[in-house]
Amino acid sequence: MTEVIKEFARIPATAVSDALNGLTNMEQSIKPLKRDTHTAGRAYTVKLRAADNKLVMKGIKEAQEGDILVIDAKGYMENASCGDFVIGVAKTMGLRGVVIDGAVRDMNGILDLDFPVFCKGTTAAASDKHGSGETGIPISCGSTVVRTGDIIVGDIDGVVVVPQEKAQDILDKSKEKIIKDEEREEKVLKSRESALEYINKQLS
Ligand SMILES: O=C([O-])CC(=O)C(=O)O
Repeated sequence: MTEVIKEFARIPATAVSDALNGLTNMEQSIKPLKRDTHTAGRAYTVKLRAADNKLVMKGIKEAQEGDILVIDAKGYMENASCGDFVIGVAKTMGLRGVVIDGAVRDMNGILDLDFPVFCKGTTAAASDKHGSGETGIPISCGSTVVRTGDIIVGDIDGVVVVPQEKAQDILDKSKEKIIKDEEREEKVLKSRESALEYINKQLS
């Protein structure tokens, strides 16, 4: 894991989103299965045809350790792109998360794995294993472009994509945003008077 990715793993998705002016958030319906999830990693992409998830295994194989697998399942919700076995394979191979524009199944088994999974929901039905799709190519996930090598930051608030060529710049801006927010809290939230002063200033 690069230093930049290590640092992103400590930064809230909201601060990263603010640094990107909210332009590269995935749709809010892509959410972590566990509330305390927070992950960051290099994206490795997979594009599936609806109800066919064979290529997920190819993506897991091709991804590097520490990558986050990002799956474009076109928002298809009737058949799962991953269940607890596939997610278990991703975890065993050393990935740092799976993001799916679609559904998972075996919810309890996935929760037991304690591994970062972001998706739109759950279904009971598995997918076929024909093998349509591609890996490592630019995809759309949650209405946002993701290229292999972009940085994914995800937590309870959702998933943000950091274009790879802007990584350092966005990291610096995210940190500045966190400091600004902390300074504002310290200044405004200390008393009723300071909160009122802030409100009045905003309203003037
Ligand atoms: O095998 C699949 O395609 C989905 C599944 O049930 C699992 O991963 O456990």
